[in-house]
Amino acid sequence: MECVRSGALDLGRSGKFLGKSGSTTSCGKVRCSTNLAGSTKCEQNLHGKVKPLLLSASGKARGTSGLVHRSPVPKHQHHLSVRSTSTDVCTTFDEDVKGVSSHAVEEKVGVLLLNLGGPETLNDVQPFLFNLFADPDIIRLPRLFRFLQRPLAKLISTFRAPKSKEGYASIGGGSPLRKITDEQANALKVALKSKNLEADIYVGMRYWYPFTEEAIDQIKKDKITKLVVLPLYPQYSISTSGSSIRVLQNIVKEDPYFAGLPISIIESWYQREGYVKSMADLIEKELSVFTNPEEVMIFFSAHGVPLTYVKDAGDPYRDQMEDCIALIMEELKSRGTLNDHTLAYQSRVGPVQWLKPYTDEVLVELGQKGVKSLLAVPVSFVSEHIETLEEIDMEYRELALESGIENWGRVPALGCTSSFISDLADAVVEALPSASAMATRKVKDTDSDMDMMHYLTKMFFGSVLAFFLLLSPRIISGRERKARVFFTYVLPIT
Ligand SMILES: C=CC1=C(C)c2cc3[nH]c(cc4nc(cc5[nH]c(cc1n2)c(C)c5CCC(=O)O)C(CCC(=O)O)=C4C)c(C)c3C=C
Ligand SMILES: [Fe+2]
Repeated sequence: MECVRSGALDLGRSGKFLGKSGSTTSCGKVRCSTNLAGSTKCEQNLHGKVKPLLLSASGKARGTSGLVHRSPVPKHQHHLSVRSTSTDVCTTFDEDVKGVSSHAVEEKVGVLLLNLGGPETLNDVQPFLFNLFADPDIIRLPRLFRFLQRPLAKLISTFRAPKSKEGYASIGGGSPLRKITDEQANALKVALKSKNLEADIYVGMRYWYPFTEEAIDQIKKDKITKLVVLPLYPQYSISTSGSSIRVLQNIVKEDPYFAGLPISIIESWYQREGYVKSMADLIEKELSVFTNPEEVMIFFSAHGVPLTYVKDAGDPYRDQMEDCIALIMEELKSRGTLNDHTLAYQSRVGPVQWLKPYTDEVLVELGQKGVKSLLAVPVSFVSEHIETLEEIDMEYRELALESGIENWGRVPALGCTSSFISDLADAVVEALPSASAMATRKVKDTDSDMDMMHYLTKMFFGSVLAFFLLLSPRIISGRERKARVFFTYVLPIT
């Protein structure tokens, strides 16, 4: 795969903390085009049932029983609805399409792989954390407090950095994510070629190098005419795929080239047969290592999100996760593997409620109940990273053994498993025909989707809080004010 130096990129407007200066590498290429715009209509296929979702520009999702999904496409509206038997991709974009006309030029297909990114050295940890916490899809402040996003990110990243550094130090001093994602990009390019699709693959990370903005810049320089966007998260969450897609939407809004470029976004792909079978293969293989495989508890551990994402913002993540586990277990059952299984959520940050049950608590309970053999299966991410290598392999393993579990195993992340990469390539090929220009549209703010009472309540309490914290110097001294901000926002996250 070609890797392109892209040091000239202006990331200043994105407000990211670059941490280090100089050029970086972004990789990949293909040919295609589409339009990415303000809102996304999406259907979620749960156990064969189609559950409609409406995703706003911010990635917010709501159940939409009244939503007509395949209504006729109005003038100036491009309804992207790529559905294979196993992939949900439905994206609607409005407004005039300016600029690019793909049939006038030779088609050049691009595939943009979106991922989170991770610090490559211990010095990168704090600026990486700053970028993460500065993301309004990670720390969701009420509109009134958005001006605090960056100061809070600075504060939280500074407090969190020592703990994170310890974790990264224990896995060799940095995240393996970039290397693995580049390998996946290479493997995908080869797999696509074997399916007769010449494509350039680009890697765009949300919080570290190569940033999504760099990949986007390269796509434009390479004059890609059709683009497939593939987040490397099997399940959709506002905090992961949603956040990265929002970055794209913001770019598309401002850039006529991208506004006219046909784009197809594969929002989630956990339900693809190839993915489900690849996961089942890995599980079967690791089960066979145990002396009595049939007695092993299959323990799916997914990265958590704060409960409010699912309850208030309509994040489909938990539903998709549960559906994903059911599909993998069905596949195993069809092969005669009838083990017990359970799902829990890991990696919570701070004392706010996250999706339950929590991995650490369930491990202790299982030990107390007399479970002796356990196979941990990381399920929300397809690369090894700090939460598999440190949290599962070290912390949870130790906790499980202390709790009475005697035989421990862990399924590796999919990485470059050939059946999995081949399935991703199929997903790209299937998505291509639906790529369409994603013209600009007024992007709805997250808050505008909120019902009026919720919004007014937030405004009221936000104003009261703002008064006490910021506008009342005589009531609260400067030091106390800082302390209150700290206890309200920072402590829960560190
Ligand atoms: C599906 C995967 C992930 C979800 C959902 C997710 C949500 C989420 N994460 C944080 C906070 C942190 N995440 C960190 C690193 C990190 N997170 C994921 C995946 C998901 N996060 C990955 C792949 C990584 C990178 C790992 C690497 O190897 O570099 C970190 C930094 C590490 C640490 O200090 O623990 C933080 C912090 C929140 C708050 C959140 C949902 C709102
Ligand atoms: Fe995370």
